[in-house]
Amino acid sequence: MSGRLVSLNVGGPRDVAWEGKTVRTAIWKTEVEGPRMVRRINIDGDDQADRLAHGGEHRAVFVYQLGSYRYWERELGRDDFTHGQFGENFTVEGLADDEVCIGDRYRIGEALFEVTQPRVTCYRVGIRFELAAMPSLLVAHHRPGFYLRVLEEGSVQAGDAIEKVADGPERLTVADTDALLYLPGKSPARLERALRIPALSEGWKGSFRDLLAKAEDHTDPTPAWAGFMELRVAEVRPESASVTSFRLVPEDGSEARPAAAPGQYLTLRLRSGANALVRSYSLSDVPGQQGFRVSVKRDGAASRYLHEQVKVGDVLDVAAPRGAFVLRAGTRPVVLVSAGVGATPVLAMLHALAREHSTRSVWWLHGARNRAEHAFHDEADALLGALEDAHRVVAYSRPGPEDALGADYDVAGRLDLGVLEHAGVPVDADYYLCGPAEFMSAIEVALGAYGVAPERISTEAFGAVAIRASGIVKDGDRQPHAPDGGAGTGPTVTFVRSSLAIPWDDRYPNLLDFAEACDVPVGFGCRNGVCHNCESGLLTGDVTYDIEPLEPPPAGRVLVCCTRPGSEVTLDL
Ligand SMILES: NC(=O)C1=CN([C@@H]2O[C@H](COP(=O)(O)OP(=O)(O)OC[C@H]3O[C@@H](n4cnc5c(N)ncnc54)[C@H](OP(=O)(O)O)[C@@H]3O)[C@@H](O)[C@H]2O)C=CC1
Repeated sequence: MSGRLVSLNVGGPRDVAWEGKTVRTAIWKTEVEGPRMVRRINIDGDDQADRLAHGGEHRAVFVYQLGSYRYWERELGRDDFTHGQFGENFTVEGLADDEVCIGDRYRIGEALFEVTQPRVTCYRVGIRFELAAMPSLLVAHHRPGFYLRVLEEGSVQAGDAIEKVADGPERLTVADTDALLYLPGKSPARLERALRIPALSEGWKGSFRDLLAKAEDHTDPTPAWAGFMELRVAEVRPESASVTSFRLVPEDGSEARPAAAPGQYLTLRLRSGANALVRSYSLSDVPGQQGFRVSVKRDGAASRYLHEQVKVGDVLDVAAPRGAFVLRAGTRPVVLVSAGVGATPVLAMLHALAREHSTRSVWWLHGARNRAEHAFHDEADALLGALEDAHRVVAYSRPGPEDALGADYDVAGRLDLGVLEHAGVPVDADYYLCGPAEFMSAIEVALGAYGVAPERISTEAFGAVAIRASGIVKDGDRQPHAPDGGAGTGPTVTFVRSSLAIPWDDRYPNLLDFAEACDVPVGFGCRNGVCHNCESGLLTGDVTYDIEPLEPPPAGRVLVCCTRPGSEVTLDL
Protein backbone atom coordinates (compact mmCIF):
# COMPACT_ATOMS: atom_id res chain seq x y z
CA MET A 1 0.00 0.00 0.00
CA SER A 2 1.30 3.52 -0.86
CA GLY A 3 -1.04 5.45 1.40
CA ARG A 4 -4.57 5.93 2.61
CA LEU A 5 -7.36 8.33 1.76
CA VAL A 6 -8.06 10.01 5.10
CA SER A 7 -10.73 12.46 4.06
CA LEU A 8 -12.74 13.22 0.92
CA ASN A 9 -13.64 16.92 0.64
CA VAL A 10 -15.89 18.83 -1.78
CA GLY A 11 -17.20 22.36 -2.14
CA GLY A 12 -18.59 24.84 -4.65
CA PRO A 13 -17.80 28.50 -5.37
CA ARG A 14 -18.74 31.26 -2.93
CA ASP A 15 -18.15 35.01 -2.88
CA VAL A 16 -15.75 36.18 -0.21
CA ALA A 17 -15.06 39.81 0.79
CA TRP A 18 -11.31 40.38 0.70
CA GLU A 19 -9.39 43.66 0.86
CA GLY A 20 -12.36 45.66 -0.41
CA LYS A 21 -12.96 43.31 -3.35
CA THR A 22 -15.27 40.37 -3.93
CA VAL A 23 -13.46 37.16 -4.76
CA ARG A 24 -15.25 34.10 -6.09
CA THR A 25 -13.51 31.01 -4.79
CA ALA A 26 -14.18 27.33 -4.19
CA ILE A 27 -11.19 26.83 -1.90
CA TRP A 28 -13.44 26.05 1.06
CA LYS A 29 -13.98 22.27 0.96
CA THR A 30 -16.00 20.23 3.44
CA GLU A 31 -15.34 16.64 4.50
CA VAL A 32 -18.07 14.24 3.31
CA GLU A 33 -19.13 10.83 4.65
CA GLY A 34 -19.55 7.73 2.55
CA PRO A 35 -18.76 6.98 -1.11
CA ARG A 36 -18.70 9.58 -3.89
CA MET A 37 -18.43 9.14 -7.66
CA VAL A 38 -15.25 10.57 -9.10
CA ARG A 39 -15.76 11.60 -12.71
CA ARG A 40 -13.33 12.83 -15.36
CA ILE A 41 -14.03 16.48 -14.67
CA ASN A 42 -15.11 16.51 -11.03
CA ILE A 43 -16.05 14.64 -7.89
CA ASP A 44 -19.84 14.71 -7.39
CA GLY A 45 -20.60 17.83 -5.32
CA ASP A 46 -17.33 19.58 -6.12
CA ASP A 47 -16.75 22.56 -8.42
CA GLN A 48 -14.22 25.31 -9.18
CA ALA A 49 -14.76 29.07 -9.33
CA ASP A 50 -12.00 29.84 -11.82
CA ARG A 51 -11.98 27.15 -14.50
CA LEU A 52 -8.94 28.66 -16.23
CA ALA A 53 -6.72 28.31 -13.16
CA HIS A 54 -8.30 25.26 -11.54
CA GLY A 55 -10.29 22.20 -12.53
CA GLY A 56 -10.69 20.60 -15.95
CA GLU A 57 -9.52 17.16 -17.00
CA HIS A 58 -5.87 17.72 -15.99
CA ARG A 59 -6.85 19.04 -12.57
CA ALA A 60 -9.89 16.98 -11.62
CA VAL A 61 -8.76 16.15 -8.06
CA PHE A 62 -6.39 18.07 -5.79
CA VAL A 63 -4.39 16.09 -3.21
CA TYR A 64 -2.72 17.28 -0.01
CA GLN A 65 -0.89 15.22 2.58
CA LEU A 66 -1.34 14.86 6.34
CA GLY A 67 2.47 14.92 6.63
CA SER A 68 2.39 18.51 5.32
CA TYR A 69 -0.49 19.38 7.69
CA ARG A 70 1.75 18.40 10.62
CA TYR A 71 4.68 20.33 9.06
CA TRP A 72 2.67 23.56 8.70
CA GLU A 73 1.13 23.24 12.17
CA ARG A 74 4.67 23.25 13.58
CA GLU A 75 6.01 25.88 11.16
CA LEU A 76 3.10 28.34 11.61
CA GLY A 77 2.37 27.47 15.28
CA ARG A 78 -1.29 26.71 14.50
CA ASP A 79 -3.72 24.01 15.58
CA ASP A 80 -6.90 25.13 13.82
CA PHE A 81 -6.64 23.17 10.56
CA THR A 82 -9.53 21.01 9.37
CA HIS A 83 -9.53 18.52 6.48
CA GLY A 84 -9.78 20.42 3.18
CA GLN A 85 -7.79 23.31 4.66
CA PHE A 86 -5.49 23.49 1.64
CA GLY A 87 -8.41 23.36 -0.80
CA GLU A 88 -7.75 19.66 -1.42
CA ASN A 89 -10.31 17.04 -2.40
CA PHE A 90 -8.26 14.17 -1.04
CA THR A 91 -6.47 14.49 2.30
CA VAL A 92 -4.05 11.57 2.26
CA GLU A 93 -1.60 9.71 4.41
CA GLY A 94 1.68 9.10 2.53
CA LEU A 95 2.27 10.33 -1.07
CA ALA A 96 4.77 13.07 -0.10
CA ASP A 97 5.57 15.75 -2.71
CA ASP A 98 9.24 14.72 -2.76
CA GLU A 99 8.34 11.08 -3.48
CA VAL A 100 5.37 11.19 -5.86
CA CYS A 101 6.39 11.74 -9.50
CA ILE A 102 4.45 13.25 -12.42
CA GLY A 103 2.87 10.38 -14.34
CA ASP A 104 2.62 8.01 -11.34
CA ARG A 105 -0.66 6.09 -11.33
CA TYR A 106 -2.70 5.18 -8.28
CA ARG A 107 -5.82 3.12 -7.67
CA ILE A 108 -8.11 4.49 -4.98
CA GLY A 109 -11.41 2.70 -4.42
CA GLU A 110 -12.87 1.87 -7.85
CA ALA A 111 -11.13 4.75 -9.65
CA LEU A 112 -7.73 5.02 -11.36
CA PHE A 113 -5.72 8.24 -11.25
CA GLU A 114 -2.60 9.78 -12.79
CA VAL A 115 -0.48 12.61 -11.31
CA THR A 116 -0.51 15.59 -13.72
CA GLN A 117 1.04 18.66 -12.06
CA PRO A 118 1.75 20.47 -8.76
CA ARG A 119 -0.66 23.08 -7.35
CA VAL A 120 -0.80 26.34 -9.30
CA THR A 121 0.24 28.87 -6.72
CA CYS A 122 -2.71 31.20 -6.12
CA TYR A 123 -3.61 34.00 -3.70
CA ARG A 124 -6.83 32.24 -2.64
CA VAL A 125 -4.94 29.85 -0.38
CA GLY A 126 -3.69 32.99 1.43
CA ILE A 127 -7.31 34.10 1.91
CA ARG A 128 -8.23 30.66 3.28
CA PHE A 129 -5.31 30.74 5.75
CA GLU A 130 -5.73 34.44 6.56
CA LEU A 131 -2.02 34.56 5.79
CA ALA A 132 -1.15 36.48 2.61
CA ALA A 133 2.29 34.86 2.25
CA MET A 134 0.90 31.29 2.23
CA PRO A 135 1.15 30.78 -1.59
CA SER A 136 4.81 31.77 -1.49
CA LEU A 137 5.50 29.59 1.57
CA LEU A 138 4.02 26.49 -0.11
CA VAL A 139 6.51 26.89 -2.96
CA ALA A 140 9.51 27.97 -0.87
CA HIS A 141 9.06 24.98 1.48
CA HIS A 142 8.59 22.52 -1.43
CA ARG A 143 5.13 21.40 -0.25
CA PRO A 144 2.70 22.37 -3.05
CA GLY A 145 0.47 19.27 -3.21
CA PHE A 146 -0.60 17.92 -6.61
CA TYR A 147 -3.41 17.27 -9.07
CA LEU A 148 -4.75 14.00 -10.44
CA ARG A 149 -6.37 13.17 -13.76
CA VAL A 150 -9.10 10.50 -13.63
CA LEU A 151 -8.24 7.61 -15.95
CA GLU A 152 -11.09 5.37 -14.80
CA GLU A 153 -14.13 6.85 -13.12
CA GLY A 154 -15.49 5.15 -10.01
CA SER A 155 -16.65 5.38 -6.44
CA VAL A 156 -14.17 6.45 -3.74
CA GLN A 157 -14.50 6.97 0.01
CA ALA A 158 -12.47 7.97 3.07
CA GLY A 159 -10.53 5.01 4.45
CA ASP A 160 -9.77 3.57 0.97
CA ALA A 161 -6.25 2.24 0.47
CA ILE A 162 -4.10 4.00 -2.13
CA GLU A 163 -2.19 1.53 -4.32
CA LYS A 164 0.50 2.66 -6.73
CA VAL A 165 0.02 0.76 -9.98
CA ALA A 166 2.60 2.40 -12.28
CA ASP A 167 5.66 4.64 -12.14
CA GLY A 168 5.70 7.77 -14.32
CA PRO A 169 8.59 8.11 -16.79
CA GLU A 170 11.60 10.38 -16.01
CA ARG A 171 11.01 10.13 -12.21
CA LEU A 172 10.52 13.88 -11.72
CA THR A 173 8.93 14.49 -8.31
CA VAL A 174 6.09 16.92 -7.68
CA ALA A 175 8.40 19.06 -5.49
CA ASP A 176 11.09 19.22 -8.20
CA THR A 177 8.56 19.98 -10.94
CA ASP A 178 7.17 22.83 -8.84
CA ALA A 179 10.67 24.22 -8.19
CA LEU A 180 11.42 24.04 -11.92
CA LEU A 181 8.60 26.48 -12.64
CA TYR A 182 8.77 28.82 -9.67
CA LEU A 183 12.31 28.80 -8.25
CA PRO A 184 15.65 30.01 -9.69
CA GLY A 185 18.12 27.71 -11.47
CA LYS A 186 16.08 26.36 -14.38
CA SER A 187 18.25 23.85 -16.20
CA PRO A 188 17.32 23.29 -19.87
CA ALA A 189 18.09 19.56 -19.46
CA ARG A 190 15.57 19.31 -16.63
CA LEU A 191 12.96 21.32 -18.60
CA GLU A 192 13.40 18.88 -21.49
CA ARG A 193 13.01 15.99 -19.06
CA ALA A 194 9.72 17.42 -17.79
CA LEU A 195 8.49 17.90 -21.36
CA ARG A 196 9.09 14.21 -22.09
CA ILE A 197 6.44 13.20 -19.51
CA PRO A 198 3.19 12.61 -21.44
CA ALA A 199 1.08 12.90 -18.26
CA LEU A 200 2.24 16.46 -17.46
CA SER A 201 -0.72 18.83 -17.97
CA GLU A 202 -0.84 20.96 -21.12
CA GLY A 203 -0.67 24.19 -19.07
CA TRP A 204 2.60 23.21 -17.38
CA LYS A 205 4.02 21.91 -20.65
CA GLY A 206 3.29 25.32 -22.23
CA SER A 207 5.06 27.12 -19.36
CA PHE A 208 8.08 24.81 -19.61
CA ARG A 209 8.23 25.27 -23.40
CA ASP A 210 8.29 29.06 -22.88
CA LEU A 211 11.06 28.73 -20.27
CA LEU A 212 13.07 26.50 -22.58
CA ALA A 213 12.72 28.99 -25.46
CA LYS A 214 13.88 31.76 -23.09
CA ALA A 215 16.85 29.68 -21.92
CA GLU A 216 17.84 29.05 -25.54
CA ASP A 217 17.37 32.67 -26.62
CA HIS A 218 20.74 34.25 -26.03
CA THR A 219 19.71 37.83 -26.83
CA ASP A 220 20.18 40.01 -23.78
CA PRO A 221 16.72 41.02 -22.44
CA THR A 222 18.21 43.90 -20.42
CA PRO A 223 17.02 47.25 -21.86
CA ALA A 224 19.82 49.06 -23.76
CA TRP A 225 19.75 51.95 -21.27
CA ALA A 226 18.12 52.62 -17.92
CA GLY A 227 15.31 55.18 -17.60
CA PHE A 228 14.95 57.92 -20.22
CA MET A 229 17.75 59.19 -22.49
CA GLU A 230 17.70 62.38 -24.54
CA LEU A 231 17.38 61.78 -28.29
CA ARG A 232 17.32 64.52 -30.92
CA VAL A 233 14.71 64.64 -33.68
CA ALA A 234 16.74 64.34 -36.89
CA GLU A 235 13.88 64.04 -39.41
CA VAL A 236 10.10 64.51 -39.55
CA ARG A 237 8.44 62.92 -42.57
CA PRO A 238 4.77 62.48 -43.51
CA GLU A 239 3.94 58.92 -44.57
CA SER A 240 0.22 59.34 -45.34
CA ALA A 241 -2.63 61.77 -44.69
CA SER A 242 -2.53 60.92 -40.98
CA VAL A 243 0.80 59.19 -40.22
CA THR A 244 4.14 60.96 -39.68
CA SER A 245 7.55 59.40 -39.00
CA PHE A 246 10.08 60.83 -36.53
CA ARG A 247 13.72 59.81 -36.69
CA LEU A 248 15.56 60.08 -33.37
CA VAL A 249 19.31 60.10 -32.83
CA PRO A 250 21.47 60.35 -29.69
CA GLU A 251 22.05 63.96 -28.59
CA ASP A 252 25.81 63.67 -28.82
CA GLY A 253 25.57 62.65 -32.48
CA SER A 254 27.42 59.40 -31.78
CA GLU A 255 27.20 56.80 -34.54
CA ALA A 256 26.96 53.76 -32.27
CA ARG A 257 23.32 52.70 -32.02
CA PRO A 258 22.00 50.27 -29.45
CA ALA A 259 20.20 47.42 -31.16
CA ALA A 260 16.49 46.70 -30.97
CA ALA A 261 14.79 43.48 -32.02
CA PRO A 262 12.40 43.98 -34.98
CA GLY A 263 8.89 44.43 -33.54
CA GLN A 264 9.94 46.29 -30.37
CA TYR A 265 8.77 49.76 -29.32
CA LEU A 266 10.20 52.96 -27.84
CA THR A 267 8.60 54.93 -25.02
CA LEU A 268 8.56 58.71 -25.38
CA ARG A 269 8.10 61.10 -22.44
CA LEU A 270 6.69 64.32 -23.85
CA ARG A 271 5.82 65.84 -20.44
CA SER A 272 6.63 64.58 -16.93
CA GLY A 273 5.09 64.92 -13.47
CA ALA A 274 1.39 64.87 -12.68
CA ASN A 275 0.51 65.89 -16.27
CA ALA A 276 2.81 63.30 -17.74
CA LEU A 277 2.40 62.49 -21.40
CA VAL A 278 4.23 59.19 -21.86
CA ARG A 279 3.46 56.91 -24.80
CA SER A 280 4.94 53.89 -26.50
CA TYR A 281 5.33 53.68 -30.28
CA SER A 282 6.55 50.71 -32.30
CA LEU A 283 9.81 51.16 -34.19
CA SER A 284 8.95 51.14 -37.89
CA ASP A 285 12.35 50.08 -39.18
CA VAL A 286 15.53 48.43 -37.95
CA PRO A 287 17.60 50.96 -35.98
CA GLY A 288 21.01 51.63 -37.52
CA GLN A 289 23.18 54.55 -38.43
CA GLN A 290 20.06 56.57 -39.17
CA GLY A 291 18.91 56.25 -35.53
CA PHE A 292 15.46 55.09 -34.45
CA ARG A 293 12.29 55.66 -36.46
CA VAL A 294 8.80 55.74 -34.97
CA SER A 295 5.71 56.42 -37.06
CA VAL A 296 2.71 57.96 -35.36
CA LYS A 297 -0.92 58.38 -36.39
CA ARG A 298 -2.52 61.63 -35.32
CA ASP A 299 -5.36 60.55 -33.04
CA GLY A 300 -4.83 61.53 -29.38
CA ALA A 301 -3.19 64.07 -27.04
CA ALA A 302 0.36 62.71 -27.35
CA SER A 303 0.23 62.11 -31.10
CA ARG A 304 -1.26 65.58 -31.61
CA TYR A 305 1.61 67.02 -29.58
CA LEU A 306 4.12 65.13 -31.74
CA HIS A 307 2.44 66.18 -35.00
CA GLU A 308 1.89 69.82 -34.03
CA GLN A 309 4.76 70.75 -31.70
CA VAL A 310 7.77 68.59 -32.42
CA LYS A 311 10.28 69.82 -35.01
CA VAL A 312 13.69 68.76 -36.30
CA GLY A 313 16.31 69.61 -33.67
CA ASP A 314 13.99 69.16 -30.67
CA VAL A 315 15.16 66.86 -27.90
CA LEU A 316 12.85 64.16 -26.48
CA ASP A 317 13.17 61.83 -23.46
CA VAL A 318 13.14 58.28 -24.74
CA ALA A 319 13.23 54.93 -22.90
CA ALA A 320 15.13 52.02 -24.47
CA PRO A 321 13.48 49.56 -26.88
CA ARG A 322 11.36 46.95 -25.17
CA GLY A 323 8.73 44.35 -26.01
CA ALA A 324 8.31 40.65 -26.64
CA PHE A 325 6.55 40.98 -30.03
CA VAL A 326 9.65 40.10 -32.03
CA LEU A 327 10.46 38.12 -35.16
CA ARG A 328 11.28 34.50 -34.33
CA ALA A 329 14.29 32.92 -36.00
CA GLY A 330 13.81 29.81 -38.13
CA THR A 331 12.90 28.73 -41.61
CA ARG A 332 9.10 28.74 -41.46
CA PRO A 333 7.19 31.09 -43.76
CA VAL A 334 6.48 34.48 -42.15
CA VAL A 335 3.06 36.13 -42.50
CA LEU A 336 2.90 39.79 -41.46
CA VAL A 337 -0.72 40.91 -41.06
CA SER A 338 -1.53 44.52 -40.24
CA ALA A 339 -4.12 47.27 -40.61
CA GLY A 340 -3.63 51.03 -40.58
CA VAL A 341 -0.74 52.32 -38.51
CA GLY A 342 -0.52 48.82 -36.99
CA ALA A 343 1.86 48.21 -39.92
CA THR A 344 4.74 49.78 -37.95
CA PRO A 345 6.15 46.81 -35.97
CA VAL A 346 5.67 44.34 -38.81
CA LEU A 347 7.32 46.79 -41.22
CA ALA A 348 10.39 46.67 -38.93
CA MET A 349 10.25 42.86 -39.28
CA LEU A 350 10.05 43.21 -43.08
CA HIS A 351 13.13 45.47 -42.97
CA ALA A 352 14.99 42.87 -40.90
CA LEU A 353 14.07 40.06 -43.32
CA ALA A 354 15.15 42.12 -46.33
CA ARG A 355 18.38 43.18 -44.63
CA GLU A 356 19.39 39.56 -43.96
CA HIS A 357 18.39 38.51 -47.52
CA SER A 358 16.04 35.98 -46.00
CA THR A 359 15.10 33.03 -48.16
CA ARG A 360 11.97 32.41 -46.07
CA SER A 361 8.61 32.76 -47.78
CA VAL A 362 7.35 36.19 -46.64
CA TRP A 363 3.72 37.37 -46.86
CA TRP A 364 2.71 41.01 -46.44
CA LEU A 365 -1.03 41.31 -45.73
CA HIS A 366 -2.11 44.87 -45.06
CA GLY A 367 -5.46 46.64 -44.74
CA ALA A 368 -5.86 50.39 -45.23
CA ARG A 369 -8.78 52.65 -46.07
CA ASN A 370 -7.41 53.93 -49.39
CA ARG A 371 -4.21 55.17 -51.03
CA ALA A 372 -4.28 58.52 -49.20
CA GLU A 373 -4.41 56.73 -45.83
CA HIS A 374 -1.97 54.01 -46.88
CA ALA A 375 1.39 54.65 -45.20
CA PHE A 376 4.62 52.90 -46.32
CA HIS A 377 3.15 51.76 -49.68
CA ASP A 378 6.35 52.24 -51.72
CA GLU A 379 8.67 51.28 -48.87
CA ALA A 380 6.96 47.92 -48.31
CA ASP A 381 6.87 47.21 -52.07
CA ALA A 382 10.62 47.90 -52.33
CA LEU A 383 11.40 45.60 -49.41
CA LEU A 384 9.19 42.83 -50.82
CA GLY A 385 10.91 43.30 -54.21
CA ALA A 386 14.29 42.63 -52.57
CA LEU A 387 13.15 39.30 -51.12
CA GLU A 388 13.45 35.97 -52.91
CA ASP A 389 9.99 34.62 -52.08
CA ALA A 390 7.64 37.51 -51.28
CA HIS A 391 3.85 37.86 -51.58
CA ARG A 392 1.67 40.94 -51.15
CA VAL A 393 -2.04 41.30 -50.42
CA VAL A 394 -3.13 44.91 -49.81
CA ALA A 395 -6.84 45.40 -49.07
CA TYR A 396 -8.51 48.83 -49.33
CA SER A 397 -11.74 49.02 -47.36
CA ARG A 398 -12.81 52.32 -49.00
CA PRO A 399 -10.78 52.72 -52.23
CA GLY A 400 -10.81 56.19 -53.81
CA PRO A 401 -11.75 56.78 -57.46
CA GLU A 402 -8.07 57.27 -58.41
CA ASP A 403 -6.81 54.19 -56.58
CA ALA A 404 -5.54 51.52 -58.98
CA LEU A 405 -6.55 47.91 -58.34
CA GLY A 406 -3.56 45.64 -59.05
CA ALA A 407 -1.04 48.46 -58.46
CA ASP A 408 -1.99 50.41 -55.34
CA TYR A 409 -4.01 47.56 -53.86
CA ASP A 410 -5.00 43.96 -54.57
CA VAL A 411 -8.40 43.48 -52.92
CA ALA A 412 -11.37 45.79 -52.36
CA GLY A 413 -12.81 45.31 -48.86
CA ARG A 414 -11.37 44.24 -45.52
CA LEU A 415 -8.84 41.52 -44.81
CA ASP A 416 -10.78 38.43 -43.71
CA LEU A 417 -10.88 34.64 -43.92
CA GLY A 418 -11.94 34.75 -47.59
CA VAL A 419 -8.89 36.86 -48.48
CA LEU A 420 -6.54 34.47 -46.59
CA GLU A 421 -8.06 31.46 -48.36
CA HIS A 422 -7.98 33.07 -51.79
CA ALA A 423 -4.33 34.10 -51.36
CA GLY A 424 -3.36 30.58 -50.23
CA VAL A 425 -1.39 31.82 -47.23
CA PRO A 426 0.62 28.90 -45.71
CA VAL A 427 -0.99 27.39 -42.61
CA ASP A 428 2.28 26.33 -40.95
CA ALA A 429 3.77 29.86 -40.96
CA ASP A 430 4.70 32.18 -38.09
CA TYR A 431 1.97 34.84 -38.00
CA TYR A 432 2.47 38.39 -36.64
CA LEU A 433 -0.63 40.58 -36.17
CA CYS A 434 -0.95 44.27 -35.37
CA GLY A 435 -3.76 46.77 -35.89
CA PRO A 436 -7.01 48.00 -34.33
CA ALA A 437 -8.31 45.76 -31.52
CA GLU A 438 -11.38 44.50 -33.46
CA PHE A 439 -9.17 43.78 -36.45
CA MET A 440 -6.85 41.64 -34.36
CA SER A 441 -9.64 39.64 -32.76
CA ALA A 442 -11.37 39.15 -36.15
CA ILE A 443 -8.12 37.97 -37.77
CA GLU A 444 -7.29 35.65 -34.85
CA VAL A 445 -10.69 34.00 -35.23
CA ALA A 446 -10.19 33.76 -39.02
CA LEU A 447 -6.73 32.19 -38.57
CA GLY A 448 -8.20 29.65 -36.14
CA ALA A 449 -10.83 28.73 -38.73
CA TYR A 450 -8.08 28.54 -41.37
CA GLY A 451 -6.29 25.92 -39.22
CA VAL A 452 -3.39 27.97 -37.81
CA ALA A 453 -2.23 26.70 -34.39
CA PRO A 454 -2.56 29.35 -31.63
CA GLU A 455 1.13 29.09 -30.67
CA ARG A 456 2.12 30.21 -34.20
CA ILE A 457 0.27 33.53 -33.79
CA SER A 458 1.96 36.54 -32.13
CA THR A 459 0.03 39.75 -31.53
CA GLU A 460 0.86 43.27 -30.42
CA ALA A 461 -1.87 45.31 -28.77
CA PHE A 462 -1.22 48.80 -27.60
CA GLY A 463 -3.51 50.76 -25.35
CA ALA A 464 -4.97 49.31 -22.18
CA VAL A 465 -5.78 45.76 -23.19
CA ALA A 466 -8.19 43.72 -21.11
CA ILE A 467 -6.33 41.27 -18.91
CA ARG A 468 -8.22 38.54 -17.14
CA ALA A 469 -8.23 39.20 -13.40
CA SER A 470 -8.22 35.82 -11.74
CA GLY A 471 -11.50 35.49 -9.86
CA ILE A 472 -12.04 39.16 -8.96
CA VAL A 473 -15.68 40.08 -9.52
CA LYS A 474 -15.85 43.55 -11.10
CA ASP A 475 -18.77 45.97 -11.29
CA GLY A 476 -18.32 46.88 -14.93
CA ASP A 477 -15.71 48.18 -17.30
CA ARG A 478 -14.31 51.55 -16.32
CA GLN A 479 -11.58 53.38 -18.17
CA PRO A 480 -8.39 53.88 -16.10
CA HIS A 481 -8.94 56.69 -13.57
CA ALA A 482 -7.54 58.18 -10.35
CA PRO A 483 -8.51 56.00 -7.35
CA ASP A 484 -11.86 56.75 -5.73
CA GLY A 485 -11.65 58.60 -2.42
CA GLY A 486 -9.12 61.32 -3.24
CA ALA A 487 -5.54 61.51 -4.39
CA GLY A 488 -2.48 60.37 -2.44
CA THR A 489 0.59 62.44 -1.65
CA GLY A 490 3.34 60.00 -2.67
CA PRO A 491 5.60 60.00 -5.75
CA THR A 492 3.93 60.03 -9.17
CA VAL A 493 3.13 56.63 -10.64
CA THR A 494 2.81 56.73 -14.44
CA PHE A 495 0.93 53.89 -16.16
CA VAL A 496 2.08 54.31 -19.78
CA ARG A 497 -0.39 52.08 -21.64
CA SER A 498 -3.29 53.45 -19.63
CA SER A 499 -2.20 57.08 -20.15
CA LEU A 500 -2.52 57.80 -16.44
CA ALA A 501 -0.16 59.58 -14.02
CA ILE A 502 -1.24 59.88 -10.37
CA PRO A 503 0.41 60.30 -6.96
CA TRP A 504 1.00 57.10 -5.01
CA ASP A 505 -1.30 56.56 -2.06
CA ASP A 506 -0.05 54.75 1.06
CA ARG A 507 -3.53 53.33 1.67
CA TYR A 508 -2.62 50.64 -0.86
CA PRO A 509 -0.35 47.76 0.14
CA ASN A 510 1.36 47.45 -3.25
CA LEU A 511 1.38 48.67 -6.86
CA LEU A 512 -0.95 45.88 -7.98
CA ASP A 513 -3.70 46.96 -5.58
CA PHE A 514 -3.08 50.58 -6.59
CA ALA A 515 -3.36 49.70 -10.31
CA GLU A 516 -6.58 47.79 -9.63
CA ALA A 517 -8.04 50.75 -7.72
CA CYS A 518 -7.37 52.80 -10.88
CA ASP A 519 -8.88 50.12 -13.19
CA VAL A 520 -5.52 49.80 -14.93
CA PRO A 521 -5.58 46.33 -16.57
CA VAL A 522 -2.95 44.10 -14.99
CA GLY A 523 -2.58 40.33 -14.77
CA PHE A 524 -1.84 38.44 -11.57
CA GLY A 525 -1.92 34.97 -10.05
CA CYS A 526 -0.40 34.41 -6.65
CA ARG A 527 -0.15 38.06 -5.41
CA ASN A 528 2.95 36.80 -3.58
CA GLY A 529 5.86 37.37 -5.95
CA VAL A 530 5.96 33.72 -7.04
CA CYS A 531 4.15 33.20 -10.34
CA HIS A 532 5.40 36.28 -12.27
CA ASN A 533 1.98 36.75 -13.92
CA CYS A 534 2.08 40.40 -12.82
CA GLU A 535 5.62 41.01 -14.13
CA SER A 536 5.65 44.40 -15.90
CA GLY A 537 8.18 46.77 -17.45
CA LEU A 538 9.71 49.31 -15.03
CA LEU A 539 10.87 52.18 -17.24
CA THR A 540 12.02 54.55 -14.53
CA GLY A 541 12.27 54.70 -10.77
CA ASP A 542 12.92 52.34 -7.88
CA VAL A 543 10.64 50.00 -6.00
CA THR A 544 10.88 48.33 -2.62
CA TYR A 545 9.73 44.76 -2.18
CA ASP A 546 7.29 43.91 0.64
CA ILE A 547 7.67 40.18 0.12
CA GLU A 548 11.07 39.27 -1.35
CA PRO A 549 10.30 37.35 -4.59
CA LEU A 550 11.50 33.74 -4.72
CA GLU A 551 13.00 34.47 -8.14
CA PRO A 552 13.70 38.17 -8.79
CA PRO A 553 12.50 39.61 -12.13
CA PRO A 554 15.11 40.56 -14.75
CA ALA A 555 16.57 44.10 -14.89
CA GLY A 556 14.02 46.69 -15.99
CA ARG A 557 11.06 44.51 -14.87
CA VAL A 558 9.05 44.49 -11.66
CA LEU A 559 6.59 42.22 -9.84
CA VAL A 560 3.88 44.76 -9.01
CA CYS A 561 2.06 42.40 -6.62
CA CYS A 562 4.65 42.84 -3.88
CA THR A 563 6.24 46.27 -4.46
CA ARG A 564 5.72 49.89 -3.53
CA PRO A 565 7.31 52.83 -5.33
CA GLY A 566 10.56 54.08 -3.77
CA SER A 567 10.56 57.13 -6.07
CA GLU A 568 8.57 58.36 -9.10
CA VAL A 569 7.99 55.28 -11.22
CA THR A 570 6.97 54.71 -14.84
CA LEU A 571 5.33 51.35 -15.48
CA ASP A 572 4.58 49.73 -18.83
CA LEU A 573 0.96 49.13 -17.84
N1 LIG B 1 2.57 48.35 -31.68
C1 LIG B 1 1.27 48.40 -31.58
O1 LIG B 1 0.67 47.71 -30.78
C2 LIG B 1 0.55 49.30 -32.46
C3 LIG B 1 -0.82 49.23 -32.46
N2 LIG B 1 -1.52 50.02 -33.24
C4 LIG B 1 -2.96 49.93 -33.18
O2 LIG B 1 -3.43 49.85 -34.48
C5 LIG B 1 -4.52 50.71 -34.63
C6 LIG B 1 -4.42 51.21 -36.07
O3 LIG B 1 -5.48 51.91 -36.29
P1 LIG B 1 -5.72 52.86 -37.51
O4 LIG B 1 -4.51 53.18 -38.28
O5 LIG B 1 -6.50 53.98 -36.93
O6 LIG B 1 -6.64 51.93 -38.39
P2 LIG B 1 -7.84 52.38 -39.29
O7 LIG B 1 -9.01 52.69 -38.43
O8 LIG B 1 -7.35 53.39 -40.25
O9 LIG B 1 -8.13 51.02 -40.02
C7 LIG B 1 -7.22 50.47 -40.92
C8 LIG B 1 -7.89 49.45 -41.76
O10 LIG B 1 -8.29 48.35 -40.96
C9 LIG B 1 -9.60 48.00 -41.32
N3 LIG B 1 -10.29 47.29 -40.25
C10 LIG B 1 -10.80 47.78 -39.11
N4 LIG B 1 -11.37 46.81 -38.40
C11 LIG B 1 -11.22 45.67 -39.10
C12 LIG B 1 -11.61 44.33 -38.89
N5 LIG B 1 -12.26 43.97 -37.80
N6 LIG B 1 -11.28 43.43 -39.83
C13 LIG B 1 -10.64 43.78 -40.93
N7 LIG B 1 -10.25 45.03 -41.19
C14 LIG B 1 -10.54 45.97 -40.29
C15 LIG B 1 -10.26 49.31 -41.64
O11 LIG B 1 -11.42 49.08 -42.39
P3 LIG B 1 -12.71 50.08 -42.29
O12 LIG B 1 -12.38 51.27 -43.14
O13 LIG B 1 -13.81 49.25 -42.86
O14 LIG B 1 -12.92 50.43 -40.87
C16 LIG B 1 -9.17 49.98 -42.44
O15 LIG B 1 -9.15 49.54 -43.77
C17 LIG B 1 -4.35 51.81 -33.61
O16 LIG B 1 -5.58 52.17 -33.07
C18 LIG B 1 -3.53 51.14 -32.54
O17 LIG B 1 -4.36 50.71 -31.46
C19 LIG B 1 -0.90 50.86 -34.09
C20 LIG B 1 0.45 50.98 -34.13
C21 LIG B 1 1.29 50.19 -33.34
